[in-house]
Amino acid sequence: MDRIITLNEVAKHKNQSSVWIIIHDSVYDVTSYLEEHPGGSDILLEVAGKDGTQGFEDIAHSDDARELLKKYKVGVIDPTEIPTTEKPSIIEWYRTSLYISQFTFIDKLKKRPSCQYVEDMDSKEKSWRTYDGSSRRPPSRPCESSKLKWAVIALAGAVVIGFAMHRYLSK
Ligand code: HEM
Repeated sequence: MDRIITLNEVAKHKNQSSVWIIIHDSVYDVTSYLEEHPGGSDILLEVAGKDGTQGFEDIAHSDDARELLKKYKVGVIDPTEIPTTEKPSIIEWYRTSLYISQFTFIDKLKKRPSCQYVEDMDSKEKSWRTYDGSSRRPPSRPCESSKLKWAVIALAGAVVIGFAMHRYLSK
């Protein structure tokens, strides 16, 4: 059975003499792997004693790297300490994005600074907790994409007008 490890205990292993890293709720002792890591030891030391999942996933480690991980596993994070709010799935993320983009239109009507609604929204809906207790927000693409939305609407309008004029002139 997996050994249950608290966040406090992980936090103690944060320097070269002992490096533990959390990846997807499991704890890895990578002290002996520091010098072998193809990405260098510094990057591992940066997340020593903490959650390194984001960094690990950001570079899309190979299946071999994931297999190698197993060798260094020392336990799992105490389930009572795992953040309860999960990172939104891509579908939830888009649903939230669509929801937000409706409000950029309302912002314009109300002459509020664009994306104000994003700030107003309940943070629970668009953020998720991380191990360090901070919360992260989905990128603010919905707001930036509102320009794209207007460009698409303008283009569609131009096509409709062009089509109508073409029909009218060819009568
Ligand atoms: C803790 C266990 C880890 C293991 C066993 C591991 C293993 C590996 C392996 C085998 C590679 C070679 C490329 C591949 O096969 O994917 C690699 C590259 C790399 N890793 Fe890790 N890694 C670990 C954690 C991390 C973490 C936590 C980070 C970032 C915070 C990281 C950042 C990188 C980077 C930047 C590269 C270089 C990618 C490149 O040059 O293209 N690794 N790692």
